[in-house]
Amino acid sequence: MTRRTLLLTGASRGIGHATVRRFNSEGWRVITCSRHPFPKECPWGGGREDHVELDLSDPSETINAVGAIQEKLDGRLDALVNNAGVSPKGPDGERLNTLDTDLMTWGKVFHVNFFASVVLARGLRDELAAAKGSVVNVTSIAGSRVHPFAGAAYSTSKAALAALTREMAHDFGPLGVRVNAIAPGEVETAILSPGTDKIVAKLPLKRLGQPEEVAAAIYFLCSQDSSYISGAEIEVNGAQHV
Ligand SMILES: NC(=O)c1ccc[n+]([C@@H]2O[C@H](COP(=O)([O-])OP(=O)(O)OC[C@H]3O[C@@H](n4cnc5c(N)ncnc54)[C@H](O)[C@@H]3O)[C@@H](O)[C@H]2O)c1
Repeated sequence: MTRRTLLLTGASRGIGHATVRRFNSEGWRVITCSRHPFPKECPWGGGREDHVELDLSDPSETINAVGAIQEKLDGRLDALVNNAGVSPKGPDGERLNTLDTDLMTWGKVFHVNFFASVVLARGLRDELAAAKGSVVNVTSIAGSRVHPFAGAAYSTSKAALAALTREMAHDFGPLGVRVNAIAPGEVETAILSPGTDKIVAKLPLKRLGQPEEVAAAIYFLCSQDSSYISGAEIEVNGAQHV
């Protein structure tokens, strides 16, 4: 059987890092896309040839990277996980509302959180179709409610990504490609704002989520166990519904 291949953005830490390790342990080849150079000692045992250094906040760089990614594939891609994300904060880690976020920041957030997913999925459509693969977009619960820390640019970019997921599921469906989203709640990674721990008391499960718990849901959506799920956004949120 051909070894399955995943392309993952934002692999250096947090949910992305846990996702690399999960797919790797299931025997997948993982190609990582990250702002950072390939690490001297790769924690998941990958090779330099399976890494693309790419700043997703630069739209031209992202568009140009598609060719380099295609060269690493054997004409097929089993899964694309658009995980990279940025969440701008004020100087004390506070949420930035619509007016406090400068226009350059609005652009950067939308390039990383939204536009990069469009570029990669469109650019790699033929390879995804050849494998009847899956796309998973990592959204956020902040895309569907006002969140105390997330802020306007982040939340609207994630809402746009959720809408893109539905649209893309419709358009890619005839190719046999499924497209879904995972919306994490409060997960213990660097993206969390200082003070998020105060939310924990209000969470029904009384704890933050772990990156591995999100990676498990991403893996499910890329596996045959979810073969009739497409266009869905699944929250991994510890029952946080407000
Ligand atoms: N942790 C949470 O509570 C939470 C909640 C909801 C959604 N999310 C989403 O989960 C995803 C992963 O976030 P995380 O929690 O692991 O946070 P994180 O900050 O640890 O990881 C974000 C990743 O995105 C990468 N990235 C950021 N800007 C980039 C750029 N310009 N070019 C390339 N890569 C870039 C980073 O290098 C990093 O690997 C993000 O999309 C985030 O919005 C996280």
